[in-house]
Amino acid sequence: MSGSNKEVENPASSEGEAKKEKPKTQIYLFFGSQTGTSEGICSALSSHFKSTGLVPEVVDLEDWDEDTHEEWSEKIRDPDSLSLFFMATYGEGEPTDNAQEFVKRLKEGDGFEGVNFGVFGLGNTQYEFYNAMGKLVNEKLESNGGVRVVEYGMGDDDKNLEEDYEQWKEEKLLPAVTKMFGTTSSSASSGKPENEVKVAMGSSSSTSSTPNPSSKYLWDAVPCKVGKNRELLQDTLSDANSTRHVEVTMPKSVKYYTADNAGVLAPNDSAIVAKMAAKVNQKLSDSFTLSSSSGRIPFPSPCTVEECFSFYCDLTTPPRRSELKNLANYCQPGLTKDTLLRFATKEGKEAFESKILSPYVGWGQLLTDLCKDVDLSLEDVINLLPRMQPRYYTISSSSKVHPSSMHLTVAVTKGVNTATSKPYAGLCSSHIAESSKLRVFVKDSTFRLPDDSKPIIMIGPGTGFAPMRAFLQERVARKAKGRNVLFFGCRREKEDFIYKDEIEAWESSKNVEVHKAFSREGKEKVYVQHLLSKESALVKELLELGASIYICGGTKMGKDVVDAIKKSVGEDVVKQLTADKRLVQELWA
Ligand SMILES: Cc1cc2nc3c(=O)[nH]c(=O)nc-3n(C[C@H](O)[C@H](O)[C@H](O)COP(=O)(O)O)c2cc1C
Repeated sequence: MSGSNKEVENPASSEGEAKKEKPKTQIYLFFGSQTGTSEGICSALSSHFKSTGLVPEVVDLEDWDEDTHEEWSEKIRDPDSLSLFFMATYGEGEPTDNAQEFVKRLKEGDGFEGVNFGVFGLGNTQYEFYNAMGKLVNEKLESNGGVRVVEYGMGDDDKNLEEDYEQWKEEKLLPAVTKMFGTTSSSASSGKPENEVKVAMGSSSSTSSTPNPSSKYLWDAVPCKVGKNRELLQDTLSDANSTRHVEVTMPKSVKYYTADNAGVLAPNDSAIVAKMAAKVNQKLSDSFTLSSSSGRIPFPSPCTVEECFSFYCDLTTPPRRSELKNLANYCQPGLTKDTLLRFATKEGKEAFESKILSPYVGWGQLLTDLCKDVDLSLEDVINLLPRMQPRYYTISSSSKVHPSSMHLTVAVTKGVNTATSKPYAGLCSSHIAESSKLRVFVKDSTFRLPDDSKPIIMIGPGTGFAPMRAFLQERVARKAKGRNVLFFGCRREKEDFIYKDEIEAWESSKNVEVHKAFSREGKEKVYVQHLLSKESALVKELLELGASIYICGGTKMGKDVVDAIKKSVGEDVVKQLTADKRLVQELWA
């Protein structure tokens, strides 16, 4: 396995000729990313370094595994190179999927002696294990003999991660890079960068390209038909809320485990897709083929311009400031270029927030409205735009009971943009609510049922009930002997008690014991954590019988629930339960 997502190829050691042609990598940019933020940071940073004459290489940590460990270790121990790690944290302080193997090798310890490194952690203070991965990688690289060349930095996605990153970049990273590599020339900064991914119009099928690991899901997502689709809220009028129960029929090739996650790709709005095609002077039906010097391509091809702008490029999310700087490299000198460059500076931050971020101006609108005068080819745009990110939903059905369909429980996001006073709807949740076809793929989850004899305690208020519904279906079908205890919560019994009929049927057939918290029915607000405190003796009793605890819902609820359990059974027990994977959480901020 060649093992790298190269932007610049390394010299082939046996070929003297190649050595002369290919510049040696000076800065490795490794990313551990789940939803693309650290990957986006690396690619913008790579463009920046290139523009100053340095030779960077962006590497997906997916490429660092048992087979490639030695190869990477040798590369990054080159004393003339610097390795930067951009690490996001997930789950209970765990690495992203693509960084699992790398973190395993790092914990084992060998192969990092003398590595010049810097780490930036990406996290969110709403989670208990804030930036655990960034901190771990930073500490382990040092304790394994690495040399910290750039001070550790981290960003908080609950506040302003981009600002944290920009500050770290300006104050810590760039001075350290200048110190290590000397003053770098900025001669290349005014020119258009060389595109890594190449586009050939037509449907040549002779390419031998393989997927970029970080966007492999774009190959995995398959079109599925939607069967039943019904409203779960009894009262949808009060504040225009809606929660849908959607049944997705899968082709035979798609399998899932009970309570896995479904990744859903929602297409961009067709009007903006058409505008983008016109912007790059292509017809929607034109097809093209991708290639790149590394052999890795960012999305399936051959494909049509329509597919590319509908499913593979994110046209909806606003760009980051650092990405605007990159876009400016594609502009001729003039007002647009100056504006983009100004947005990317400290002084232009407020203007960027009021003109781009607050009104939620996505990439599509930016390129077709605000950058009308900027001449961009299809190839330029594919290299500039971030990939479409999937949204994940915990599957709310059992694969034993429903082997050929997966059920989704989806709260439809709606609101009014305070900057523009215009209503908005979440791209993916409204797509799921309204479509007869969805592009879906399956992703492993941390929720796994224990032995049928063991009790389970499920805490799932609101749509957090999704995996619990899957568990209940499965346990009932398996006639599991272990007790099923559910803590469910919502506002009011007659308003948003989702799956009320199913829960009550399981309750009356003695398949589940339910503790319900209706937060807005009494004088005092009652939440699931209050019920858990009240039922402390029951929780202890079930834990003694070997129960597993599952928590799903918002981060605030998760924290309060874990605190309530800590109060009942003590911190050490909770620590042990977590280590044994008998206390598992899937939370969203
Ligand atoms: C399901 C989920 C779990 C998360 N868990 C944590 C966590 O335990 N600790 C933390 O600091 N941040 C956590 N985060 C926040 C992400 O690390 C943060 O948003 C980061 O910017 C994502 O980077 P990426 O887009 O490159 O994956 C979590 C985010 C999600 C969606």
